[in-house]
This record gives sequence, structure tokens and C-alpha cells, in this order.
Amino acid sequence: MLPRLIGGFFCALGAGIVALAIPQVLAKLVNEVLHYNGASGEVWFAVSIIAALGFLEALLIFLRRQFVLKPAAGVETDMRIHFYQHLQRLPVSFHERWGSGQLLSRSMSDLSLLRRWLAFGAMMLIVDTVTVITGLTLMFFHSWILGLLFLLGSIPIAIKAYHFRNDFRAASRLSQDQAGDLATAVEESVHGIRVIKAFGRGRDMYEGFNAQAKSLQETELSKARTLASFLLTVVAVPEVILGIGLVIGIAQVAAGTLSVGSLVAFFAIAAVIAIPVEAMGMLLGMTLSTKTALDRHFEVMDAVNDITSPDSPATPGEFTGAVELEHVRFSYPDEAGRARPILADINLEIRPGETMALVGITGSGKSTLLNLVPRLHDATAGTVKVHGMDVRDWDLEKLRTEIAVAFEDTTLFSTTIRENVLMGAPAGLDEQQREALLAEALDVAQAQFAYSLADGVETLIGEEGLSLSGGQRQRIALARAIAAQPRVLVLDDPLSALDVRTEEAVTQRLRAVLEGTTTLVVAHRPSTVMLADRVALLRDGRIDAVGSHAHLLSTNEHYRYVIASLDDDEQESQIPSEVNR
Ligand SMILES: Nc1ncnc2c1ncn2[C@@H]1O[C@H](COP(=O)(O)OP(=O)(O)OP(=O)(O)O)[C@@H](O)[C@H]1O
Repeated sequence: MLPRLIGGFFCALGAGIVALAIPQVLAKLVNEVLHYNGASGEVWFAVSIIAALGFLEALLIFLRRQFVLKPAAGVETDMRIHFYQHLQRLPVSFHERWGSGQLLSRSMSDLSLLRRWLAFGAMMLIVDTVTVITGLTLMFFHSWILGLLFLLGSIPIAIKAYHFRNDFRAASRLSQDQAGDLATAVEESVHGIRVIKAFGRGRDMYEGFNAQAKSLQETELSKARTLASFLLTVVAVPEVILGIGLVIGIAQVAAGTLSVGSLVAFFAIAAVIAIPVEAMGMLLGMTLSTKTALDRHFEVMDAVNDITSPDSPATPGEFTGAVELEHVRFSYPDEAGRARPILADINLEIRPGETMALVGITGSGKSTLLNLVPRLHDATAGTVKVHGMDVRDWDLEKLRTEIAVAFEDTTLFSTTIRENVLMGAPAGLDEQQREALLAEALDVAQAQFAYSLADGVETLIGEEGLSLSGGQRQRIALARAIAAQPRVLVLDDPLSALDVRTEEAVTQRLRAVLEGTTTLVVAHRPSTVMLADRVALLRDGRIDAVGSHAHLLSTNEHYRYVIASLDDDEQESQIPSEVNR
């Protein structure tokens, strides 16, 4: 890659030098050939040299492009791949804070900007600087007074460039952030199109988007105005200097202190360097935008992943299947970074092979507790153990292959049903075993409907399984968790979108399958509670009681209250104020 970039740089430099050589040939032509008795052969010779130099310049520009295109695109692709890899590694808490559009724009448009700058901007900035300095030196060589005049002209340009840099950098950052927010808005409204339509919020969403798009347009316009005002200086100052130079030059020629050829060469050089001077305004703008894009890129790349495997992960002595939580506390940081305690002191033991239901009022922290087991979040204090070993001592990947999860809000991927279900299937199975596993998982999850789809289990499902119904998606997600054949299963209300009859069928099959698998299931419906050997009641960040459903019903008033409220969804919305006192 480096040789190509160096090759590109020298081609660009060569093109600049060749462009500056043309005025020198011109000076010679005027001074030595263009006189009354000059031979026409010499004229043609000089003209052919100028034409050849012009051709050489074009060729060098072409070669520069050929050289740099590949490495620049390579850098862009590599950085994009690393960015994606980093996003995959960053913890859930990072993704909860960042808008998806911001990440999308950082991985796409910001990195394209970098490619364009590497392939063109950076190189041309150096080459143009070299061309301008060489041009100025040649000007001094022909006439030091005219050279000095041009040098003085660079002072207002430098002052303007200083202000331009500050203004443009701020506008550039704003516009790239706004573009990211706009991408988030598009993503959200496409994602939530059904809700928007159902609630008739299309017009509001449109107006919100319109306002966002308009403010991005305003920022872009202000960016363009800043650039235009800088370009005005960059173009106008040399033109004025040129006019003054013409007057001084003619006076010098008349006084005999400057040859006509030198005057012609001077103006030809001025014409040649006018192009890079003007281009430098654009290139400076491009450089500043790229710097902002890189800042944005590294804001994400520098985000620290605080959920990682330890340096030397341990292996549990025995894969018992036990899950224990000891004095576990957990808080989400709020907007201001303050801790908001959700789990205060959780002590819970789920015995090997046991199915435990977790029950509590809405917002009591059930899902939060579940997330601690596969380390989607880390406990703020206390210990979570799987197979008797602290989850923080596990190799993260190994820990997560031990545990399968199914959430209420199911995410399916844009691929076939087969791929979705077998996503977490144990490695090393042959085709026949995978097929059997797929069939069993679909059967237990009551997702046989997959076979009657147009292409059966090969049916491609749309982004997040949009073409399936909520209940169908949930069943595929449940089949995915079952097919992972985990020793520990974590289910967050996985049957909520199923009708009563299907739920009953799934529950019956699940009971058999769950035998031997330690299962922690968040229950929002009494029927899910029935799945469990024991039930844990979560209240005020603590486990209030643990026991069989019947036992808790007869002994615990809060449990009766929660179960009664589970029966009636409408009541749920009124519960928090009553219990979160
Ligand atoms: N990512 C988050 N950042 C900050 N607060 C959160 C986050 N996720 C959940 N919370 C808060 O933590 C509390 C517990 O949420 P959680 O989803 O664990 O409750 P839950 O018992 O599962 O509720 P539900 O029964 O309604 O699903 C809620 O007050 C919620 O607002």
C-alpha cells in the first residue's frame, strides 16, 4: 500500500512540476525565438515541447489516480471492518446510549470522506503547496519585486484561512452530527412504520423529519457560505496582485530592468499557481471535514468495552448447571451519569436443572436481573455465578455458549428461518443432526408453520422478521434458544405474543425439554408461572420470597397481588405508583 501511495505522490508532484516547466519554455520562446528573424523550425520545436509537457502532465495525473485509488479504498474498507468488529464487541450499555443512525453515518459516509481525502485531498494538498512554493521561487528568479508582491498577497489569505478553519470546523462537525441524527430518524421511522401508521402519526413524523432535514440544509448552506467567502479571498487577492504586478512589470520592462520573456513567464507562472491556490481553499475544507469525520470515528473506536474476558479465564470444575446470585446490586447510570439503583441486594439460587420463574410488578427489574447472567450488563456489586463460577472469571464467549436467551422483543435476522434457528446450534454437528435439531426446536416452539411457508425453512425473512407475525417471530426466537441446547436457558417472557392454545402447547413441550436445563424465566402470565418448579418474587430490588406457586399464593400477599395483576393487563399500568413508593 505504501509504495502505491508514494508512487501516487510522485506522480502528483511530477504533474505540478511539469505544469510549472511550461512557463519556462514559454519565456525561452519569447526571449530567444520570437524575434523577427527567428526560424519557424525553432518555433515548432518549442511548441512541440510545450505540447509534450502538457501531455506528460495529463499522463501523470492519470497515473496518480491509478496509484492511490486502491490503497485509499483499502484503508476505508479496513477501517469499516474494524469499526463493525468494535461495535459487535462493545457492551449493550454502549448501544443503549448511541443512536443507530449515528453509528451508521460514522461507518459509511465518514469513512467515504476519508477515502476521498486520502485518494485526492491529502496528496493534492502537499503537491499544491510544493507547486505554489516552487512557483513563487521561480517568480523571485524572474523578478524579486514581483515575487515579493505575490508573497505579500499571501498575508490576507493566511489571516482569512485562520478564521475559515475555525468556522468551517464547527459547521462541519454540526453537519455530520445532524446527518447522523437524520439517519437515526429514517431508521426509527422505517422500523416503527406500523406504529406510525396505526397511530396516524405520519404527518407529525414527516414534520419532525422535515425540520431536521431543513436544519441540516441550513448547516450545509452556512458551511458553503463560509467556504465561498474564503474562496473569494483566495481568488480575488491574487487577481488584484496580478493587476498591480502588470503595472510594475511593464514599468520594469520599459526601464530595461526586466526582459519581456521574464514578464511573460511571470504571468504564465501566476496562471499556473492560481489553480493550486484556489484548489487549496477547497482542499482545506475537505481536510477539515475529514478531520471531523476521523474525530467522530475515533469517538466510537475509543469507547471502552468494560465487559471483557479476564486475562486468564478459568474453567468451572463441574458443569453443574447451577446459577447463583449473591448480594447482587445493579444500577443504570442516568442521563447525568448518576447511578439509579434497580437491584438492591439479590440473593437467589437456581438449582441445576431447575426451572425458576421470576415474578414482580412491571419495572421491578426482572429483565435487568436476567441480563446479568450472560453478562449483557455487569452487576454493580455482588457476584453472579454460573456452574458455581463467577461470570467475570469465564471466557466471555464460552459463558455465552453455555447460556441461551430468548427475549420478549424478538430480533430475527435477514436470512432463512433455518439460519435463524440454528444460529446458536452447537458446533460440530453433521447435516443430519442439524436437521433433526431444527425439526425438534421448531416442534417444541410450536413453529411448524415454517414448513408450510413458500420455501419452507429456507424462506428468507425480512429485516427483523417483519414479514412474520409477532407470535410467529416469538416462536422462531424460542426455537433458536432451544436449538442452542444450552445448559442454562434465560427466557424473558418468551410466550407473551402467543394465543392461549398455542401457549399451552408450547408450555407442555417446553416442560419436557427444559428438564435438565437450568431455566430462569420472566413470567408476565400465570401460564408461564406454571412452567416453573419454583417462583422467585422480586420486590423493591430484593428477592421477597421463593417457593412453589401454590405456597406463595397461600403465604404471600404481594405475590397474590402481582399474580392478580398479571391476569389483568389493564391493571398493570396502574401498579408502579402503588408499589414503587
Ligand atoms: N437501559 C436502561 N437504562 C436505564 N434504565 C433502564 C434501562 N433498562 C431498564 N431501565 C429501568 O430499570 C427498571 C427495571 O427495568 P426492567 O426492564 O428490568 O423491569 P421489568 O421488571 O423487566 O419490567 P417489565 O415487567 O415491565 O418488563 C425500570 O425502571 C426501567 O426504566
